[in-house]
Amino acid sequence: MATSLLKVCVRGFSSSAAASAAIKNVTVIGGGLMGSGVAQVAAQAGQKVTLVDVNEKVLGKAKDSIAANLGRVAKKKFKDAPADGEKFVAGALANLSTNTDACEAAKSADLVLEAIVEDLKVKHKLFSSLDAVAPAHAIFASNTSSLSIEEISKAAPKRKENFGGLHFFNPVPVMKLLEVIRTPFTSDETYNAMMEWGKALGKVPITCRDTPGFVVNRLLVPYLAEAVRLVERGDASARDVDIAMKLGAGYPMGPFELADYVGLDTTKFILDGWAKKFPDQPLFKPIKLLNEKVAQGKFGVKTGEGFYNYKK
Ligand SMILES: CCCCCCCC(=O)CC(=O)SCCNC(=O)CCNC(=O)[C@H](O)C(C)(C)COP(=O)(O)OP(=O)(O)OC[C@H]1O[C@@H](n2cnc3c(N)ncnc32)[C@H](O)[C@@H]1OP(=O)(O)O
Ligand SMILES: NC(=O)C1=CN([C@@H]2O[C@H](COP(=O)(O)OP(=O)(O)OC[C@H]3O[C@@H](n4cnc5c(N)ncnc54)[C@H](O)[C@@H]3O)[C@@H](O)[C@H]2O)C=CC1
Repeated sequence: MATSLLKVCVRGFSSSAAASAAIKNVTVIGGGLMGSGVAQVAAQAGQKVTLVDVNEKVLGKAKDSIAANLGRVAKKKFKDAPADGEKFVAGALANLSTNTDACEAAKSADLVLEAIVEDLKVKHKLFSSLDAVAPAHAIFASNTSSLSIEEISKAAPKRKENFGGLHFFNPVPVMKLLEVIRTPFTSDETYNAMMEWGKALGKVPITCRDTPGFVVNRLLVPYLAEAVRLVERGDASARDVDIAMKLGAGYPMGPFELADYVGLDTTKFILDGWAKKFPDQPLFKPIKLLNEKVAQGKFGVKTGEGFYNYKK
């Protein structure tokens, strides 16, 4: 799958020049749940965005969902001026283009944000090919949920200083938080540019060291894992756990609804990675019920079934 993207990229650069302070051209790689959301908020903030995916069908789906979500935003933002709302949607869509060739798209980027599958090897392949072709000033960032930014950045040795983490939350158009992660090598200029970019998109950026799960997922993933174990033990049903956490703890979604929403495949990738890295941590041990769902292709909302059934 990744091979088409890794067509040999020609055109190199010689030094790791300083990161640009003003980010105007953004290449978002991965047109799934997260990449399409980030592309939307960047385009609606007036940036030129190229959304990349290896799969043409995914890009078509992403364009449709972005157009629908922009319509939702416009309806609220321009309640009393529908013509302005239409202009807003048209303007944002005009800022957006798509491509299946990441190298081509990265050539004019100030920022390349990666939101592909949560797999270090796949991310490495991508970044090593992009390192050779993106402009010297371009910042590279990963939206990883659980991997080390420094580990990912090793595939792009030419821009150690221009590499950081930009971790968005799902659904991107709604969730206000942006976790901004710097490695020991990320320059102040890159860090400041990432913080400013987040604010320009209407997000509230916070900073965290490059530690597993940063802030939110370090707390959320063990919570989810414990919820699944609770159901596996037969202590309560998934539905009752969800009701309990919504009505008893004030969460907008219960852990099973949330796991289906973010994707059981992504959740498994995270837990497997941490189980390997921290073999003595019981919280990250494999969970049979989750693994079974993933083995059956039940990834949650995106496949129509996970812990719940979404097929009409
Ligand atoms: C599990 C552990 C494993 C972690 C794995 C990795 C994950 C990560 O790395 C990091 C993550 O993202 S963790 C997940 C974070 N997200 C959450 O916790 C979402 C929780 N759910 C919610 O906030 C609401 O149910 C939600 C906002 C989703 C929906 O709210 P409601 O149920 O009230 O439904 P609506 O009334 O339809 O929506 C509320 C307002 O939001 C607007 N909206 C919803 N979806 C949208 C979308 N996709 N695009 C644009 N707008 C959207 C909707 O229009 C509505 O707006 P108002 O009319 O103004 O209220
Ligand atoms: N699902 C969630 O709620 C959140 C996920 N994340 C992180 O964001 C990243 C993406 O997650 P999702 O959007 O949920 O995944 P997804 O499965 O919805 O989308 C990933 C997309 O990447 C594409 N892709 C895979 N390899 C590629 C390559 N080499 N080049 C170009 N495109 C490629 C796939 O075709 C797919 O469309 C992961 O690192 C995940 O951990 C971060 C925050 C929340």
